[in-house]
Amino acid sequence: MFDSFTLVAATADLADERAARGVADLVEFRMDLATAPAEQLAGYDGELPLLVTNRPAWEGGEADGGDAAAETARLNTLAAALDYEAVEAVDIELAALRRSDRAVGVAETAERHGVDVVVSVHDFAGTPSERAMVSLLSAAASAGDVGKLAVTAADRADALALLSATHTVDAAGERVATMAMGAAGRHTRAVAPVYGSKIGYAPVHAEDATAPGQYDLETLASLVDRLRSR
Ligand SMILES: O=C1C[C@@](O)(C(=O)O)C[C@@H](O)[C@@H]1O
Repeated sequence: MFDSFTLVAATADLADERAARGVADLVEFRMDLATAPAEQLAGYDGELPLLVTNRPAWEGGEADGGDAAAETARLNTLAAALDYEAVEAVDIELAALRRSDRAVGVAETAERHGVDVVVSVHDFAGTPSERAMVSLLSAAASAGDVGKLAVTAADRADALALLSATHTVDAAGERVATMAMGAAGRHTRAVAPVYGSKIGYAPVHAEDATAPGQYDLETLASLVDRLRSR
């Protein structure tokens, strides 16, 4: 997976899979935003494979990861999801891998199960320097199967720096996924795949966005298709 561009329908409700089918390649299940995530996973009978994410509050999500015990519980919930056949990828934050043995353990379990690991970095405050982004993306990519970087762009220069960092790390042979959140970065969701980004995230319905600036799924699918077929 992720050798070529993968369109991901991001959702807290696995019932969205039906609407995503035929458009998305994969469903990202945001366990941290979901009601009864374990029950939803157990009852999942959709056709699209799943990428599971249990984002902690310290990285912009809603799962409690506030102290060591809460962080271990969050990672255990994520690890339990790996037992489901439908789960083909898992998102683990680079910062979690750096600070917790349990996170490294989840990545190792994923590898044993043949589940791809997306190692993610999010900056909800701004866009780091291009150099810093290259270094973060390279570190994330070498810690898993794909390195993902989502930043917040304030202006065109930020968006351009993200695209340039994407190009640099992709050209070095690493698998990357990038996007700039917010209005100034919105177009990067359509354009970054041209520069090597391997994953695009979009909600089935615009009102269910899981991050600022996302296009709805149909829109992102059509923008990416049209740009990449040139
Ligand atoms: O990390 C990402 C990327 C994302 O934050 C975005 O900006 O599209 C959306 C999240 O659901 C996903 O886990």
